[in-house]
Amino acid sequence: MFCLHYFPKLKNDTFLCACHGQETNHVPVWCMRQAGRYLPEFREFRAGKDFFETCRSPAACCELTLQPLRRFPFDAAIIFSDILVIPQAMGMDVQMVAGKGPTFPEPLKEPEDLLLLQPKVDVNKELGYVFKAITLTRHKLDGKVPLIGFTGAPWTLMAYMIEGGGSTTHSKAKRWLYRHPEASHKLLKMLTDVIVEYLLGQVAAGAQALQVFESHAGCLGPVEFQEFSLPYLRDIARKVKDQLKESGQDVPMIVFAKDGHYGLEDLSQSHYEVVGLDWTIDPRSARERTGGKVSLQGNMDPCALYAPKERISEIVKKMLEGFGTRGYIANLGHGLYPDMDPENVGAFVEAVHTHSRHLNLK
Ligand SMILES: Cc1c2[nH]c(c1CCC(=O)O)Cc1[nH]c(c(CCC(=O)O)c1C)Cc1[nH]c(c(CCC(=O)O)c1C)Cc1[nH]c(c(CCC(=O)O)c1C)C2
Repeated sequence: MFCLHYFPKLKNDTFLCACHGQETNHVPVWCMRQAGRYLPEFREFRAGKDFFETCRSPAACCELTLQPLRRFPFDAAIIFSDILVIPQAMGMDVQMVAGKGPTFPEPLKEPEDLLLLQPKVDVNKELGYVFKAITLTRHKLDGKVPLIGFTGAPWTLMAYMIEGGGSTTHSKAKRWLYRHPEASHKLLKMLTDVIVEYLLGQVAAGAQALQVFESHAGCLGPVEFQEFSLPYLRDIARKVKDQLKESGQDVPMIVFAKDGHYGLEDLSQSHYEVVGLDWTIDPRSARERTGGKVSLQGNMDPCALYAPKERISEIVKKMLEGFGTRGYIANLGHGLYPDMDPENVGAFVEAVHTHSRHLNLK
């Protein structure tokens, strides 16, 4: 797949340089869920509109992606969309219920239900609206910062498709792993195939980096992770990279396995340039365990944004000292919450830029 678009020249490449472990003037920073409900302009724009309708409107996705960039000097943008557009593309109904979150009226119950899924998904037909949103946003960004595309990882999507929504135990989905391992692998493989095509489509549309969210790694133990998550995460990176290499493209990939510390060594050898970290890992030990093989992204506790600005600045300084300023992308250890103060998000971004510049001068 060749990129047929002529996009504006990139003016701030610190994020892409850090992905590749190259030196930068300052440490780049962005926040997971930076396009979200903590912004009054986001709430106003989304008011009264169905969530997935919004996802299907390229103009709306573009506007929501750009909103945080107008307020804060983030070093990357992430396209506004959701990981659950993939189950939809495979034929499942998913609704966003106010106060409850994503809901599948008819989740998968038994292995026979796999027959209800589309066996072969035409991503251009089913997810072309995401590609259009990416192309439009890349143009509208005007080269200010790179645009990140993303997907949910197979296990995380499988968990939603079986649970029918969010869950604390994921016991219905884990029941499949223990009771129906073959059917589980079949579903994970189906998801992997769609995800690879989906990510390649995002790159062809203009995405300059890709993040894979394994948000539900934490409910797996090391053994289940090795069998049901890691092989698919590796497959995705290898297949996407092989295809991109053929067309001479180099797009860094980030893997974020939330609460998956037990897999850190393996994740650092899974063909991803960057490993994302939640806040439960100490920066220095993450560096040691990944042995300088990858760049790292994260990992301030999102709740630290409830602290006064001076305290945020101290926490950021410590975090930067722990990770070092090279091969590092500052972020939170998970997404921003709706009740967070945009001013403190601004203080976080500023602290990263200021402290990292000072550390680089030392
Ligand atoms: C802003 C938003 C999104 N999704 C949801 C919301 C809130 C609902 C609203 O605005 O009405 C519902 C929405 N979508 C989802 C949830 C979580 C539900 C649950 O498990 O309880 C909610 C509330 C599912 C989802 N969706 C996503 C993940 C992976 C990241 C993570 O671990 O949080 C997951 C798990 C990815 C996602 N989702 C979104 C982005 C946009 C880009 C950005 O980060 O700014 C991204 C990257 C956008």
